[in-house]
Amino acid sequence: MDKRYSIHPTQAKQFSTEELRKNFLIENLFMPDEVSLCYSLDDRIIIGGVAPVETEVILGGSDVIKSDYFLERREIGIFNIGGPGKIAVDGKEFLMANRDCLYIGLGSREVTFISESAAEPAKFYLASAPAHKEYPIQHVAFEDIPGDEMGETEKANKRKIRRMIHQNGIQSCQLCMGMTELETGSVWNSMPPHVHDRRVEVYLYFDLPKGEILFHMMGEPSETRHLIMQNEQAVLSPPWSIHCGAATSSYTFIWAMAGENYTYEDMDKFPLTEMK
Ligand SMILES: O=C(O)C(=O)C[C@H](O)C(=O)CO
Ligand SMILES: [Zn+2]
Repeated sequence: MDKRYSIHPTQAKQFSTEELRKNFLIENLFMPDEVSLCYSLDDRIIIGGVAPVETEVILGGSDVIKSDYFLERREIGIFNIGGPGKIAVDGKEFLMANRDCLYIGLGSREVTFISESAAEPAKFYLASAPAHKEYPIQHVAFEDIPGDEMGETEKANKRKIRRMIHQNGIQSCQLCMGMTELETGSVWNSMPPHVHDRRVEVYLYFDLPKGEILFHMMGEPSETRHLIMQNEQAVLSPPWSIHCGAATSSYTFIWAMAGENYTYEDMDKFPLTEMK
């Protein structure tokens, strides 16, 4: 399991491009028949990718978190961004179509990821946070969440935000997760930019066509930096950092948060003209 330490904003300002990427960018999440995990010490969120192709893949415990099984002290939210698949939780199977979401609470012991076909494998993206009580396992199909329209075509930021694991949706201890889909022709996400000192956030960008790139903005609003990202990469946003971006094409992203509160609307927004 890859590990990322918490970074002070003053330190981040001194980082070279390479250091910024090493500390905040998460690459190579979907390796065939493997579990790839990244443990951030910001709110102890774990981000991962599981890509079963030829075999079933089990999410096990780890010495890094000193747990015999992964959900011993944790909860997890999972999205499938690939072909049709299944997740078996202690023997009970959940069908996972493209973009479906599954929440698994504290205490489940065996979590197995399966693709329906090696020709069109599933790709499971996950976020996990420490949990203090068990909430029921819940599956939600993508089409059952109508989503909220945001932004404007004229500003190239028209998008639909779907909240899956949140205060008024699937219940959890602290995980909050959903998906934002940019309309064709729109390229800017999370406008105006915001921070939330109370929660870490992670974005997984996907459905970015081959050859296109995304400029992810980060840092304190008074001194921003950018990371150039490719399809199916994730980026950690420490609580002090803005997180927004523009790509050379439209795309979709999954956002995952954990921390002090659970309120999606709790964002400190910055007027664009005050950013540097
Ligand atoms: O496009 C957006 O706006 C978002 O998706 C915002 C994220 O959901 C977010 O940053 C929540 O704090
Ligand atoms: Zn945010």
